Amino acid sequence: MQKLQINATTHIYPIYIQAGIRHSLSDYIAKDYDKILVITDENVATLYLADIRCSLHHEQVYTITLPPGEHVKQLQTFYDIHTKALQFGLTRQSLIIALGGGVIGDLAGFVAATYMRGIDYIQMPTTILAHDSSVGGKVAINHEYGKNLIGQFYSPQAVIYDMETLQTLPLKEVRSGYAELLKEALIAEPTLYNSILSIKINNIVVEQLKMHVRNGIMIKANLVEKDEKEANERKYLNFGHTLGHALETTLGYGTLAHGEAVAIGILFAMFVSEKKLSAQLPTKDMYRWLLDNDYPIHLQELSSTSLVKQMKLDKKVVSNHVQMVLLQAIGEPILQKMDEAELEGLLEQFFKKINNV
Ligand SMILES: NC(=O)c1ccc[n+]([C@@H]2O[C@H](COP(=O)([O-])OP(=O)(O)OC[C@H]3O[C@@H](n4cnc5c(N)ncnc54)[C@H](O)[C@@H]3O)[C@@H](O)[C@H]2O)c1
Ligand SMILES: O=C(O)C(=O)C[C@@H](O)[C@H](O)[C@H](O)COP(=O)(O)O
Ligand SMILES: [Zn+2]
Repeated sequence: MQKLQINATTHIYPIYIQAGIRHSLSDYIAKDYDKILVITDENVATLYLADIRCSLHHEQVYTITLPPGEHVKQLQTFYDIHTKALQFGLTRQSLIIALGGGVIGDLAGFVAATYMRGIDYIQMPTTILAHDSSVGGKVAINHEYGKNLIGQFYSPQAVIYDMETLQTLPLKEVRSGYAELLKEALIAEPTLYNSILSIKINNIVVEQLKMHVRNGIMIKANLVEKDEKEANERKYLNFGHTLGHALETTLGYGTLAHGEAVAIGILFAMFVSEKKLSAQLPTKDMYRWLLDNDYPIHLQELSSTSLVKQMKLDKKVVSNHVQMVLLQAIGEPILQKMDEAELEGLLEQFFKKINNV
């Protein structure tokens, strides 16, 4: 069993990482709750909901199972969950368990943050990507104007990560999760970056996966503890997201997996870092690795003007200027205000370059 701890401003919470921990859940729920509501999606429910129900030694367990996919992270579903929670009779002494990937974690966490002005919740991540989303307390739903525009900082009571569940992930989701690991590696840890670049997504050894995920969580935990509300260093965790989020919204939620969009965003941020900061970065190697591992990096033609317009709804925008996270070197991120016309030009050059290499 690995146990990490996050010092949030409201409370300290544990992260338990253990294969098979889903079979002994009750041992890790610290308080006596009157009711428990498990929120999950259909794919995860088919695979793991029975295990969870079995290991929750509690008389009043309710479940809500949603269709899988980014499109459920929206206002109507949020409202419907509140309605069901009221009908189940959840109180301020109740607990929500978010069982699933980042979509379920963000949505169920935001319900917990707002139900009766806030009740306890536990994150039970089941994707690689959710090593990132389950830690740090960012909970949100999307607006048609942009990603995660309605949300809160609201920390869970615990993160319970059963890495055994990662074995059933489809390759697309392994890829998506590894994009966030690459992000963490690039902003903080060259050795993690090199280790990730040495693997093939379709052939990852379990011990390597564990090591990558644990390192990713530690990088995230460190930044979140320093700057929970994202006034300074936490912004570095948004590396690759300026373009990534704009692509997700422009193409329609769910067209690209979050990590797939972030992977393209990372490549763009590296390209801009080279152009603007004259940084010496392994952008070609990254590009090659993404291609070799079947990341969908060649997109239909998109208007740079519309993408920049979309980027202006990014939460890092200051005084109407898009702010990007760039790299001076691996492990040395900085924030950079961008001029709009320059950004458009860079996007055009970038798309030309990746489509012609
Ligand atoms: N809050 C944060 O800090 C934060 C950080 C990163 C990403 N996010 C958000 O997370 C979301 C993406 O999360 P995600 O990539 O986990 O997507 P997801 O929750 O949609 O899960 C991806 C897919 O994998 C399936 N799945 C989940 N666990 C499985 C398992 N063990 N075996 C088989 N299939 C499984 C799901 O049903 C779904 O189809 C985005 O909305 C993104 O904005 C939030
Ligand atoms: O935890 C953070 O901070 C992050 O930026 C992590 C990102 O991977 C994640 O996608 C996050 O939800 C993006 O945040 P947003 O504030 O730009 O919506
Ligand atoms: Zn992300």
